[in-house]
Amino acid sequence: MTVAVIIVAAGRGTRAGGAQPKQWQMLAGKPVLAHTVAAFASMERIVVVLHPEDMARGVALFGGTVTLCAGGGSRDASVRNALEMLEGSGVSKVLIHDGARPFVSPEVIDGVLKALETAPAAAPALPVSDALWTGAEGQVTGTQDRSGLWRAQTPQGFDFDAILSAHRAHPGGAADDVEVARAAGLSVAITRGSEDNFKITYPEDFARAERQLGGKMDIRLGHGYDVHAFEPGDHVILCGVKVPHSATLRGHSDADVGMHALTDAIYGALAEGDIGRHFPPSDPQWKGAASEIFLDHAVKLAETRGFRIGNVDVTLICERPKIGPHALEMASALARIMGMEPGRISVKATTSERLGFTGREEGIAAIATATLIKE
Ligand SMILES: Nc1ccn([C@@H]2O[C@H](COP(=O)(O)OP(=O)(O)OP(=O)(O)O)[C@@H](O)[C@H]2O)c(=O)n1
Ligand SMILES: C[C@](O)(CO)[C@H](O)COP(=O)(O)O
Repeated sequence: MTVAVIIVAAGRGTRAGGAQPKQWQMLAGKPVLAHTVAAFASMERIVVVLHPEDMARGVALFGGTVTLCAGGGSRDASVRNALEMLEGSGVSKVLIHDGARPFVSPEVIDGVLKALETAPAAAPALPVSDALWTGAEGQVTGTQDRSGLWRAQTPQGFDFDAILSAHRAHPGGAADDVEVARAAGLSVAITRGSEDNFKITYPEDFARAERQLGGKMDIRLGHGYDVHAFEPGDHVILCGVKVPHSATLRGHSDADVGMHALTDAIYGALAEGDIGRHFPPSDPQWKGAASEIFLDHAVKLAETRGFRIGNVDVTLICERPKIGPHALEMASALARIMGMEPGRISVKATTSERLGFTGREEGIAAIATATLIKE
């Protein structure tokens, strides 16, 4: 039999959040989707369904190793586009898999393929093992019999002609291809699923995915550097604290140079670029923004990737204002924003001995380091 696999990855990953759709977010140094496609490397014919805006990215990532197909506005529309593309190409069986399930194992894939030798359709699943309740307004309102209930996974496998006809006849809105197949009267065999074959759906699923891939301790060091120039004014904001001064710092946001350096240190440790990548200065919504927003985003991104922040160290470089009297308050402000113990946060300062632009009091510079730890 000639088998093709369709990997659907045209969704926008709204529940997972992040700067880009979940299938393009990085997992152990490469996009989620690259892991998923690699799991099917032994298969002759791989079709990857992408959002029309992502096609160039798909070409850059996969070159000619897979066939790319533009997706539709729903999962079933994306599957249908790929089935139509494959029609007439001699494919007799097809596996349909979520791009957001990067941990599918050879055992799960082989289980479906084996079942397809005798069944028109087969899909992996796991029996529901927790008790099931109904609930409303935070209260349990009843219990539900769980016997005979299964948690559906992918890849779901089908006779090609049967699933193409089933999709053509379906009105749309199906959760998966088993639902489409059953609506057309196909019987579907259940094969063995795997707990590891989970679908990345919510932000916390990235930490689980990293844990599943890694297993080893990962310690990262990042550093950040930032400069803001003075302009007329009466205060500066440094590490979240308003300090009276004879000038203010110029910037698109509140120009908190210390917090910017620290935020960049965290992004750096994650290999996630810098503040400008996540909060473009060309975007008017960040004009005058409190830099707390940037730091909070970097901290949450680290958490999402399974890291905790071990310690941070910020050095402000200026002749004036004097930082010493405010350093503890600054460390406390950072501790609050980052949800860390104050003892893991250092804020200190130095002058540049009246040398250079900081010595001439034209602006303030800051450097910061951060350690990130994943156990
Ligand atoms: N129009 C769509 C919608 C979904 N998918 C794909 O179907 C799989 C399972 O869908 P889901 O987890 O719901 O992904 P998203 O639709 O991206 O997520 P969300 O619902 O959170 O936006 C994903 O690999 C997704 O990319 C697709 O190819 N085309
Ligand atoms: C196809 C699927 O992953 C099987 O479990 C699931 O139906 C997708 O559902 P979602 O509502 O789009 O997350």
